[in-house]
Amino acid sequence: MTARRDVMVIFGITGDLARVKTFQSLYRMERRELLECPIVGVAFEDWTKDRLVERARESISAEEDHLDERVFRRLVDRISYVHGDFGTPNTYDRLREAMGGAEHPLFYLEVPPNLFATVVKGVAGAGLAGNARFVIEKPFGHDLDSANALADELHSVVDESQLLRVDHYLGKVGLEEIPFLRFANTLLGPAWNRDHIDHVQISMTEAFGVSDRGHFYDPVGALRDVVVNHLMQVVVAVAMEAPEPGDRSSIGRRRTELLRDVVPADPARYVRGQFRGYHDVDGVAADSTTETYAALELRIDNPRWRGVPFFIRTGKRLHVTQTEVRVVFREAPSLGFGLRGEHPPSNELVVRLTPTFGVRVELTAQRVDAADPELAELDVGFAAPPGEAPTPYEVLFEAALAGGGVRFASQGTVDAEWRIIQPLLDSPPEVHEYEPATWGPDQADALLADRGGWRSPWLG
Ligand SMILES: NC(=O)C1=CN([C@@H]2O[C@H](COP(=O)(O)OP(=O)(O)OC[C@H]3O[C@@H](n4cnc5c(N)ncnc54)[C@H](OP(=O)(O)O)[C@@H]3O)[C@@H](O)[C@H]2O)C=CC1
Ligand SMILES: O=C1O[C@H](COP(=O)(O)O)[C@@H](O)[C@H](O)[C@H]1O
Repeated sequence: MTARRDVMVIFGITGDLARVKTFQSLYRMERRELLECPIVGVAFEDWTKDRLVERARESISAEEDHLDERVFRRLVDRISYVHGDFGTPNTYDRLREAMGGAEHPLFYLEVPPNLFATVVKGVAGAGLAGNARFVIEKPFGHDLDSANALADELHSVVDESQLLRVDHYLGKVGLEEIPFLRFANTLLGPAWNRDHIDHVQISMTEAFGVSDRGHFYDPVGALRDVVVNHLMQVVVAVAMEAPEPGDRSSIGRRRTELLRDVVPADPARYVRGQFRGYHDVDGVAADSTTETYAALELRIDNPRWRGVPFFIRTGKRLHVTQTEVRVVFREAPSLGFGLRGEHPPSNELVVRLTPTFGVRVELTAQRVDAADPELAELDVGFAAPPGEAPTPYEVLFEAALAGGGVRFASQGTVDAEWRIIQPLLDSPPEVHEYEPATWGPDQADALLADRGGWRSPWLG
């Protein structure tokens, strides 16, 4: 049994991720009375506690309609601040003091990736790593080799079981519900394979662009930003085998096993796009060929999925902000009902992950007074924004404070994800310009030309 964490140390508490996500999620956890331990922030700037509290207030107020002062006070009362350079040993001496006698610390690294190893080594050098867990944020390398090099460096100081890698899609309400839906409903389970499913479409479209993130985004691009991590986890949720009865920890193994069955992606089945105007974004190189749009086909070589293509597309400055999985079933055989539409359209099952979680089943129905079969849509909405569903970071913090578990990506998963994508990094096709507020470059339509094209998303 893993011990609950008795202090949360946030390296990089003055940074952008803390501003946009961390304070809000901690506040919401405090409101739900899920926080029990002290929180220590560490960063370079010599901030006073008041300055940090002011930052927390601004960050939370930017996201929450109403800031409950009693909840906010409870939260800031548990926060202390240590300033210092991560490369300097006495920063960790001051940190040890601030941690009191905590024995099971959680160290959350909201720091530039080139400082992951510095911080982990600094913590270990101060003798604080023994019972610790370390949460690290993506990117986990920028390709297969660098991901392995990072893992080797971290493993030289701490054990893999101490590392909790954040892929916030693993904390998203909706993702874990996909395998649950499949395996808990005997209506679906028997049909969830190559005999019944024609193909799968995964679309993560974003209407917004890169705004003030040009410096971060330009060396990264869509493939590394969201495909190799978040959208791979969506593929896993659709395609993994069932966990072992009574063993939740087997979910992690099932994920890795599935990813190992995915065939390395084929650059000939990969389309890259860049929205018109991308070069004007601050921080983007004038001659950048970074993709802001990626569409690709994946194949899974196992008995359940052989022959079933998985199509993925994602992009910035597209028509709408929406993430969905669409499972397209095989066509029914010709019917003898004497109808005009002898070939009814395929059934489709849609799971929407963003902006809200919902499930739609598209069936074909026939009204006695109509000449053609019609589409019947069965919709189940699970949450309306803003709703009380936890944010992904609340889910992940709660899991990390409880000691870890299947909400985090293992090195095996990360390694398998890069192996799948590496051929696309090695041989990137040319990048096609597309107009903002469209569905991306026309060239992506060719991927699905013989499967009825990309479906329009289910807009809630
Ligand atoms: N920003 C985002 O939306 C997202 C970020 N991430 C990931 O989260 C991590 C953090 O990103 P982000 O918050 O944007 O980064 P920022 O550059 O905004 O913040 C970095 C933080 O690290 C501190 N820091 C940097 N170098 C040192 C040092 N040598 N000594 C002490 N403190 C130092 C900074 O302190 P100070 O300000 O005091 O100098 C600051 O608090 C990255 O891995 C990123 O990829 C993941 C998803 C989204
Ligand atoms: O990690 C990232 O994810 C967001 C999308 O997350 P979502 O939960 O809103 O679907 C993406 O916009 C960003 O570029 C990327 O870095």
